[in-house]
Amino acid sequence: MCREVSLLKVNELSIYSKEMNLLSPLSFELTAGQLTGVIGASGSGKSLLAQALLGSVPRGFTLSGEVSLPQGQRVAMSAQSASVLDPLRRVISQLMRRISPGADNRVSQLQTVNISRKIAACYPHQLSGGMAKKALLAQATWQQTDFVVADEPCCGLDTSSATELYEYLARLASEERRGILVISHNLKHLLTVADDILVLKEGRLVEKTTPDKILKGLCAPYTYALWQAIPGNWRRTDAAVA
Ligand SMILES: Nc1ncnc2c1ncn2[C@@H]1O[C@H](COP(=O)(O)OP(=O)(O)OP(=O)(O)O)[C@@H](O)[C@H]1O
Repeated sequence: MCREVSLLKVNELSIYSKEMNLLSPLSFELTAGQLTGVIGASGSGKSLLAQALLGSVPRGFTLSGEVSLPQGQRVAMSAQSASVLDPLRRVISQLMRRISPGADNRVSQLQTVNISRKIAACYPHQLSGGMAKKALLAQATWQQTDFVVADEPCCGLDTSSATELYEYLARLASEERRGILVISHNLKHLLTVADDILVLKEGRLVEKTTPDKILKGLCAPYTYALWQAIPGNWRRTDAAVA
């Protein structure tokens, strides 16, 4: 894998049909070595954006715009649903195919995302939601691509496992110089690990901002509203207690 700083450039990417626009033209760059979060309400287009980065769109829709990568670089995807796993093979055999044959750190790879022997020995239908998320993330990150797109990798995980996985993704960015795009509903977690945050609303890119700007309130009103919706940021108002 190339360790130089490289960019994944997204230019005017959109998804549409004659009847509707699912994703309005949006442009941004992902930098290798950085973790970029994507937030937005349900239905704002986060998963569509992830799929579009890999060139896929729902049947009946058209993809336009450009996603460009430096020569030879690739993107791997950690899907939202475990349905992408082969139902007839144990998790361990699906994961081992992702590790380069010469790698001597297979056991430590298992440990990095806390894939227990129990998870490894399961067939996909035997996994809980959280266990499946760990398997999906491992399958994507072990491909050693320069960019990884993770669609809600921590949904269904308990807080400490989620924290562990976010920290693992941040390390992949900072230590292995990979570009990581994480879709999440958990702005609180993203604020602790992300370098940049893309904010989507109704298929449009509201802004590309940073945790620091959000925490200082120097962001779009919609982004600020998402921040305010974090339970710890709720305020009692006179109206509420009257
Ligand atoms: N195959 C499809 N045909 C028509 N509309 C679709 C299709 N897939 C997604 N959409 C619509 O596109 C919009 C964005 O969907 P998407 O799955 O990207 O949302 P999301 O932000 O990932 O939501 P969530 O957080 O709930 O996963 C939604 O309004 C959804 O109904």
